[in-house]
Amino acid sequence: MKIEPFASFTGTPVLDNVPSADLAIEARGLVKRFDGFTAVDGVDISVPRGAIYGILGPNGAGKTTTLRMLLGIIDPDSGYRCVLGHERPTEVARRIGYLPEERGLYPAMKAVEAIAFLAALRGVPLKEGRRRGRELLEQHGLGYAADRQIRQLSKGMAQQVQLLGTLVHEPDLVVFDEPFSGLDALNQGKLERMIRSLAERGTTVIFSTHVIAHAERLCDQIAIIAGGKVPFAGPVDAARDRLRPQVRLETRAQEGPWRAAIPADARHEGRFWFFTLPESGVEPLLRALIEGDAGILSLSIERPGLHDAFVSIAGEAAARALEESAQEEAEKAIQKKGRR
Ligand SMILES: Nc1ncnc2c1ncn2[C@@H]1O[C@H](COP(=O)(O)OP(=O)(O)OP(=O)(O)O)[C@@H](O)[C@H]1O
Repeated sequence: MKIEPFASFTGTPVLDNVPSADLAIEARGLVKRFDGFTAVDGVDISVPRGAIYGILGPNGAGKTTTLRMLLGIIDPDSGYRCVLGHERPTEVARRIGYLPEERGLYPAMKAVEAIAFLAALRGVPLKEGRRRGRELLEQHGLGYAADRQIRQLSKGMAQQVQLLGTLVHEPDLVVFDEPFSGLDALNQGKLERMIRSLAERGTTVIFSTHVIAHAERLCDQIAIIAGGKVPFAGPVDAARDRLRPQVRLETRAQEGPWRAAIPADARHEGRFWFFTLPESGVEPLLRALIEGDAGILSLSIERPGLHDAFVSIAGEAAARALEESAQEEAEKAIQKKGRR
């Protein structure tokens, strides 16, 4: 099927050159409506094989709905998806590991049995699932809990067991829906390392999040999603490069020929000048300052972070909603701890 570029797609066209065979996921113009409400409104995503890919957006942006369409749990009303080379994702379910947003294992099951059960759902014989389950629990420092019932584990531990259950059949693609939510800082760090090591072994990882720091630290590529639309999809660096670096300059001289090198819209606050690095780059700026006798006391050039890029791409309202989502989750985590 020939896919025409989606009219509203404004993402970086970097991936246009990636052949489809090198993509673990290719989605074009995915649309999903619920009772007349458009939850996902023409989403385009290209996930290269072996990449760590983040879907970043606030609560209600359409992340879960997009992931469910990619997994074949629900079908799009329109659009095209191709997952691990198949247009019907359920045909490759055994090559996919999925951690849903709603966590839950049978409370009466032992940890090792829960993993073997999830493995069996993906075609691994129970005996082999138990063997791999014990091995995985050992590898992740949970060997001591293998024969404990899920109800005897802390929430964080149970979540880790479920996570291992998504990896036990050695999938080529893992799909994690908000994998960091509900984990404390220590376990979040462990999960980041696990995701990196999966990608190093060639597994493709796609996860949703509303925490910019996770996307910025981990992802090769991201899709920014807000109100069901994806205004940007591509490398994290390409998102950041949409904004020019910012200069902070401190000079000994107050006036002089060097002032011609400072853009007209520069801000002057206290001892510092703040301005956007001119298109011509750092070297001509430095030269003009030195030759113009500025007497440079300090100069720093800062590349914009993903937060600034998000604001510029998705708008301030979406950025505020993203912050509120992250804050809501942090508050929930504190309440949960308090109830224990
Ligand atoms: N089965 C459904 N029926 C009706 N509306 C739905 C259904 N699933 C999702 N929605 C709506 O679609 C929108 C997108 O939901 P979705 O769960 O995909 O967002 P999300 O980005 O994953 O947010 P969250 O982080 O809160 O889960 C929301 O307004 C949600 O209420």
